[in-house]
Amino acid sequence: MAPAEPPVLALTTGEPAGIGPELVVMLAAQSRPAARVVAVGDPGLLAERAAGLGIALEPLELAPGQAVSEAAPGRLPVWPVALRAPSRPGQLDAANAAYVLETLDVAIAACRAGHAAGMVTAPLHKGVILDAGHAGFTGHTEYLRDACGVEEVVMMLATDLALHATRPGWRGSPALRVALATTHLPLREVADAITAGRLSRVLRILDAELKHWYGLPAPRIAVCGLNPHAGEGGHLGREELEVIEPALAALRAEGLRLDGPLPADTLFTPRHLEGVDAVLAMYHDQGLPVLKYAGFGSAANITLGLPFVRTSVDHGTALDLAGTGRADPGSLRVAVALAAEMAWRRS
Ligand SMILES: NC(=O)C1=CN([C@@H]2O[C@H](COP(=O)(O)OP(=O)(O)OC[C@H]3O[C@@H](n4cnc5c(N)ncnc54)[C@H](O)[C@@H]3O)[C@@H](O)[C@H]2O)C=CC1
Ligand SMILES: NCC(=O)COP(=O)(O)O
Repeated sequence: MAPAEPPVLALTTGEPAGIGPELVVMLAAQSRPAARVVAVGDPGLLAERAAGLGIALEPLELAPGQAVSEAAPGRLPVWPVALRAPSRPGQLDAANAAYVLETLDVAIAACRAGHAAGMVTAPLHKGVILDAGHAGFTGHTEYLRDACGVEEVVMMLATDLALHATRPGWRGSPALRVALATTHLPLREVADAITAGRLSRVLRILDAELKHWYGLPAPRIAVCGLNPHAGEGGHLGREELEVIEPALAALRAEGLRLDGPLPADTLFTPRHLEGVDAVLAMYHDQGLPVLKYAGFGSAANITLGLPFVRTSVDHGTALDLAGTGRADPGSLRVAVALAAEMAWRRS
């Protein structure tokens, strides 16, 4: 039987003034990913960023959904989207917010139509999209959830080689996987968003997707408390007693293996992480600083609960580095490799 063709991945190039476009050309020039990667963005912009870095790479424009064969060396297949205004590295322009959103729409449509097995996203700038009047936009994760019409998705970041870590014979350091109960919310709103319903939905998705992607028959998930010392028996906040513990008890009765709620500061220590397959943090800055300390530059962000594969980088637009060629493409490389492996498994 002929081997299956490598999966197609749509790679959105992100905020045009950020490091996304140059990371895409750096990656295309440096490595041969285990997937047929099609960049989604402005071909002229990509050619300009490649030239600026002295990289010989020519965009190869494809029609929307056009099948892509293995990219020839020096060619970057692109599903084109036109910039709305010229873009200079490091200088945000709200006129290009619609361009960034269109790149997402093209990638989503390709995934939904089966032209791509998944999408990988370079970073966008949430603030400039909101400044441009796209009220309610808070990030790819929520945009994809709404575009796909699913009630809940889960943001999980994992240090590199996370899928490989469970392969027989793997001797590497254990991967850290951190999922979030809430994503892009002002801190003031977090406590109200921690409801039994949300925790049940998030933990069921996390449990199911850890089983599916990582081959873990009964994943063990450690759940952080919300308050210092997990509420100190109710003296430092009552969410643990009134919301989190009852939600975890109900899920344990369904068979989920859950520890907690545990004080987040002690949970993230080696002894407490031993044997834990993933941590559920209650909010963005409870979990992600730990993950980034452990693996910034070689970690990826995975959206769990979508009908197709989506991974992303572990960093933002880094406007301070845009156009300099000093940005590290490591996380994008990991995100593409992970998406390719997930897409192979799904096929
Ligand atoms: N997946 C996405 O689309 C993400 C987008 N963002 C957005 O990015 C924007 C900027 O966010 P910041 O908090 O400033 O974070 P940032 O990640 O853009 O920058 C933080 C620091 O890390 C450095 N850095 C980031 N990526 C790097 C790379 N590849 N190589 C070397 N150094 C790198 C930057 O130079 C900066 O010093 C915000 O609008 C935020 O919403 C942030 C995270 C993820
Ligand atoms: N800090 C992670 C992050 O902001 C990723 O957001 P998203 O745009 O992938 O939803």
